[in-house]
Amino acid sequence: MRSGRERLVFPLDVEDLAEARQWIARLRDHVGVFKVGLELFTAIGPDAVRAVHDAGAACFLDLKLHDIPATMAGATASAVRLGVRYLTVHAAAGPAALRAVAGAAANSGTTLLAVTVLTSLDRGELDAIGMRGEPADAATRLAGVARDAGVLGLVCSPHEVATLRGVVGEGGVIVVPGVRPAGADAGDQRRVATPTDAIAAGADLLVVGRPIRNARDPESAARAIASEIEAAIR
Ligand SMILES: O=C(O)c1cc(=O)[nH]c(=O)n1[C@@H]1O[C@H](COP(=O)(O)O)[C@@H](O)[C@H]1O
Repeated sequence: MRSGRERLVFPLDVEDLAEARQWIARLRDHVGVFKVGLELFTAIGPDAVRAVHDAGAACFLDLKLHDIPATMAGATASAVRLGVRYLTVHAAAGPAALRAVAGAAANSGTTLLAVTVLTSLDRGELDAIGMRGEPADAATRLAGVARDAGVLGLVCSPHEVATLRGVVGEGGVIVVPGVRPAGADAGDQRRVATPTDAIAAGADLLVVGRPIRNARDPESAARAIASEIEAAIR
């Protein structure tokens, strides 16, 4: 069973390599996986992934691919060559694109994670883009599309974890952002829960950024969240 530290993902949502390296050095005792997302990858590219690997940590490349099948397959193959542990794609890219990425990552060390419904979207935002109904219904539909295409990793909010576990089963990996320790500012996140509740609902990995990055003592904040996860597993 994975420890609290191994289940905690810290997003390196910063703009340069020096700052990314500082965060990795500060937090690596409390965080098992570092996430390289759009901000850092757009600024410095694969050097960000190498910085994580140089520290002996696992890299989660969060590019949220959403394109035609051939382009998504090519980008996935490039990510596999970088040796990343996780790569995000949008489930809404559709069955053909998901089958293409599943093929491109087959027999590699890279686990694909299909993003279902972003944690920043509430019912009103979904209505505005023509997705009527509850976020959980859309997330369940998209998770089924991903599973049927051979992608068994998912990203969802804490509110849908228990339902989506039923879609991918115990063999699936469910990654949950939108996690806020009790009393923390939600910021632009809309569907949130505490680390304890997210783990109790069945999440495998939790992504926690600003509650750590903006804390007066980030190391203590990360340690406390890893401990909360550990306690919730038990
Ligand atoms: O794919 C993601 O990681 C992701 C999906 C999602 O639905 N919501 C979401 O917040 N994320 C990412 O998770 C991180 C959350 O950061 P904080 O809100 O600062 O904890 C950011 O890096 C987001 O890009």
